[in-house]
Amino acid sequence: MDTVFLQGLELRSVIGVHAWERAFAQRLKLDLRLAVDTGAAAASDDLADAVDYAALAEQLTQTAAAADCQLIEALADRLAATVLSHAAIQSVDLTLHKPGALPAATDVGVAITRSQQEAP
Ligand SMILES: Nc1nc2c(c(=O)[nH]1)N=C([C@H](O)[C@@H](O)CO)CN2
Repeated sequence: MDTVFLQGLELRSVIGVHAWERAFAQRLKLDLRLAVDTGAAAASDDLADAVDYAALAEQLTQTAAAADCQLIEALADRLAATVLSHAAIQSVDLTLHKPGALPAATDVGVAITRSQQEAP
């Protein structure tokens, strides 16, 4: 099994547990490692045989923009579900960063792993 990765995708979403966080979209960063078989794409050199990471990035941007979660854990899970809607992706390691959430910290976030076997 091979890995397609996407690093530092900027997303915007209404997210946070405090009332003041509900009034505007915050900037988040997303890192993905996708477990896929790249053999067919390598052989055909045809995007139709690949997981199109550009199209996936747009879907994830829309998922985040439409969400209004309180916790980063909840948004991370929704984003993973969007990734796993692509049957060719066997599993995903997903890290969601919420920069600036804690002024005393350089970064905060959550890292999750989800696979097709778990997907409902
Ligand atoms: N485990 C979590 N802890 C906290 C979260 C979160 O999403 N998951 N969020 C907050 C606040 O929204 C913070 O990011 C902004 O003040 C605090 N703790």
